[in-house]
Amino acid sequence: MVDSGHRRQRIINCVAQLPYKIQLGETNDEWNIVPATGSSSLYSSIEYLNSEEKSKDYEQHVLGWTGEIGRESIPSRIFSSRNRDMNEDGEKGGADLHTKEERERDEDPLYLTNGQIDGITKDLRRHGKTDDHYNVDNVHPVWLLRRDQKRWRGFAENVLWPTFHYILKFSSDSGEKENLSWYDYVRFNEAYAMKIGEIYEKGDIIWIHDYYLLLLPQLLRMKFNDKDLTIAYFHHSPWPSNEYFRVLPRRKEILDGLMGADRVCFQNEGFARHFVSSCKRLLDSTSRKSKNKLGMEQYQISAYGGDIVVDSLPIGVNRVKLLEESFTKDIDQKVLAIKDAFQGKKIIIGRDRLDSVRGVVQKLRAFETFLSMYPEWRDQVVLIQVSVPSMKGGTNQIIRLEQQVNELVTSINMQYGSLNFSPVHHYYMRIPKDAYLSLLRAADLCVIASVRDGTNTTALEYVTVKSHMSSYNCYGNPLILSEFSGTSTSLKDAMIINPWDSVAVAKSINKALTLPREEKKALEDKVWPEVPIIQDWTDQFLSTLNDIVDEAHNTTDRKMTPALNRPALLANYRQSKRRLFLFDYDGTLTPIVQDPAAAIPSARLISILQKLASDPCNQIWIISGRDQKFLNKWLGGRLPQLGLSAEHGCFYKDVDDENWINLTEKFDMSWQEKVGSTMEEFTRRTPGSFIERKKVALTWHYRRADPELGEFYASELKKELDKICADYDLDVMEGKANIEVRPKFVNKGEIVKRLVWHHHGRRQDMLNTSKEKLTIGEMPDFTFCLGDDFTDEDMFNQLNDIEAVWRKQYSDQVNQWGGFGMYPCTVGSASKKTVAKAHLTDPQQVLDTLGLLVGDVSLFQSAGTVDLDSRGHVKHSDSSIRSEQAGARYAMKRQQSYKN
Ligand SMILES: O=P(O)(O)OC[C@H]1O[C@H](O[C@H]2O[C@H](CO)[C@@H](O)[C@H](O)[C@H]2O)[C@H](O)[C@@H](O)[C@@H]1O
Ligand SMILES: [Mg+2]
Repeated sequence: MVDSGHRRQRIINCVAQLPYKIQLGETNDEWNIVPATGSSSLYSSIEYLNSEEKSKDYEQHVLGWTGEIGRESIPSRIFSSRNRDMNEDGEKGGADLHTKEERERDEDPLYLTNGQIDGITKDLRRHGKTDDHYNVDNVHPVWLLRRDQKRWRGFAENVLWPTFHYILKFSSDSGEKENLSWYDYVRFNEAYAMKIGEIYEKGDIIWIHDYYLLLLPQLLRMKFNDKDLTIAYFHHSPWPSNEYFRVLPRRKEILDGLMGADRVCFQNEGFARHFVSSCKRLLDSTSRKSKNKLGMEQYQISAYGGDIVVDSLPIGVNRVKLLEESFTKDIDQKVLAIKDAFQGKKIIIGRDRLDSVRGVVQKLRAFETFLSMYPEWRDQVVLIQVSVPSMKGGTNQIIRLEQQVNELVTSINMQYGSLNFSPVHHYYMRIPKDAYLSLLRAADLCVIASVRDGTNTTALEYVTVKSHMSSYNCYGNPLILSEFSGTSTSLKDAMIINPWDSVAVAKSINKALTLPREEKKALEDKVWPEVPIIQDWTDQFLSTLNDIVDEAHNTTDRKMTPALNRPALLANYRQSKRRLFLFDYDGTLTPIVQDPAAAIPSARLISILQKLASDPCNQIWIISGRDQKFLNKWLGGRLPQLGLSAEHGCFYKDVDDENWINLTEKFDMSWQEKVGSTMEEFTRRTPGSFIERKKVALTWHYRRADPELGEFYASELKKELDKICADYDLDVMEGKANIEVRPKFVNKGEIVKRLVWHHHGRRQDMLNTSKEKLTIGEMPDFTFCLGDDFTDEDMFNQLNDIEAVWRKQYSDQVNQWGGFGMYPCTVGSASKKTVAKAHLTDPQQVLDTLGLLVGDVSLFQSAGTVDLDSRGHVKHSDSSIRSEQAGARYAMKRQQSYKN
């Protein structure tokens, strides 16, 4: 199967749930594995990558949650391996369970031993090769064995899914439940990151699917310091307009999570556009539109100083397999039986999940209107509607919907039916695949009236089946498709309707049923080639991903800075005794704003700094480009425990001291006049720009000017200033929408050098340039340095240099994390140019991270790559150990009761 000498590209395909369901026996030593339902397109793509043809080039690993694990003794309609159902699109592992079964499963503590887990894993891999399963090798299950297994779906299904489908939900309990489900969501993503860590090899492509895993890209960047790591995310659901997306309480964390990807891809261009506008509004990113090598539109968005590609590629169906399965002798019989049952009548079909967005109510209303507007059709047409029970069954909303559907069906049948005939045949159940395929074939018309969906697989499958010549006059029968279905952008030549306009839908039904044969054929000829094919989708996705990565490799010397590993930081922090914090201010502790005077510290920042400073082991320094006045007013005046350095290292004020020391006292300041007048000249030319005059440094700001004009004059001014400054020993620095001038011999790096090479906790005397005699045990054992700008690179450089020296001098004294507790960390994206060793995306993440150190924020509030055990507890934590002990006791009891 594999070419010798040819290295296959490894792909780790991450799905929310493996294509299997696990049923445990009475003791946990037996189990049964059956195929999962739903996500048929995605699983077909995975199966394709596993095919002999593709596995010449790719080595695929499929990684996913096991889904809820049931028990065989619990009778269940859906757990029959022989009746492999074909679910409607998008349903994730649809758990159509009775309340009692659900209760029993929720209460099951699912204690599995390592041996049992290994056994099931082996069987999962073996099952991928049997006939009635998707053919997948290399399966890597993510185990999350806890009571109430539905918890792992909570946030994705109850918070994200409604928002992605334009449903506004208000939390019933001041958001507490939502917070808990968010922690589970973070853990779910963490569990994937950990599992990937076990199998990852350098150069792997990681392909992540759908909204259960929105945090995973960023977590992986945090975990792997690998510039060759490629991360692609495909979003299978709709992405709503920013007006809807921004109601999500965790909107920023979600976008941050996706910013770890190289590419984010959607089902259609509209969803991609919505995503880009969410990033613009919430992350302040910019975007550029271009075309990829296949001529398809894509966006390049820059957020936090790094780039990702956003594009769209509608998913498809496995045409060959579908036609093979649909045109068998057995199905011929079934089609005949349906035709016989409704002799002389036109058959309209529909198959939708019964939830609020699939439009079953809208369809029934339109059908009622149709029968009322066109009396000639009464008794001549039947609607066979299969409504698949939703996973959200039992909620008030679904119960109301069920009632509404029942009432409509009864009302239509009462008005237009007779003793012998009901115009609506409603089946509220999951039907087997052969029954579904027979319906597709027998239908004269299919109506899809969803009010919102990503891709509608039924629509694609219907058109595919109708494209096939066969008996029973079913070739090319039309499809009525809602304009609110994501699929309407692919199947442009279907009969597109607005499901809310029942009169118009009724007219379309009439038109569809009376279309002459030639017109039907003409329609079919147009719409059939519009159905995307899963093999092409998979190939195109991977080839365009390659182009994106190649371009990134060629155009820049691509270096991805890993996201800061917060759990490791926290552990190191807790173990250290002499901690030094070196913080830049603007863009690091506080977000960049239009007016420098408005960038004042938030109450949260002050409170966190206060808590940090109250620990006697901690020394905190703010090392900023700001002047003394500003720093005194907003920081020093409130927190005298802070050490301050102003104007990029020109001045400093020690911890618990009021006096500022001027390190530039002896420096000739005559340059200020020349530099000032040049800046004034440019201020006149650039409306909106202004000069910030500090004691030593001068800053020309252009953030409020027209962006293009500002950038143009900034580069002109830089050239002018470079000439002037050649006569003095000055630095001309390009900052964030500013140009700054200050003496060269002072910089933030010099301050950092003095602070680290110093007896921790003693008074500073930076005017004294002689080197202190120190041992490593007197200097900081934890140094956390944060900055967002070019000038902060001086600090990171110094720390890197010091660390290199220490590695030589004190090679035997590295800590358990393999270093000296130095954390130079930039604030910006992973692809930003920096010498820092890690990154945090923005000031909010900075505060979350500092909050973590002072105990204000839990690790699961903002994910951080934590190692979890198979039950979702933090590895080696008290709860993990307790749970292990309880598991052993439980296994013993269960075995004993089984023997008795
Ligand atoms: O070293 P820092 O603490 O990061 O200070 C750098 C400069 O920050 C300020 O300007 C920048 O932030 C402003 C407020 O967000 C923004 O309006 C401006 O465009 C940025 O350039 C400050 O005004 C400068 O003096 C600092 O040197
Ligand atoms: Mg800054």
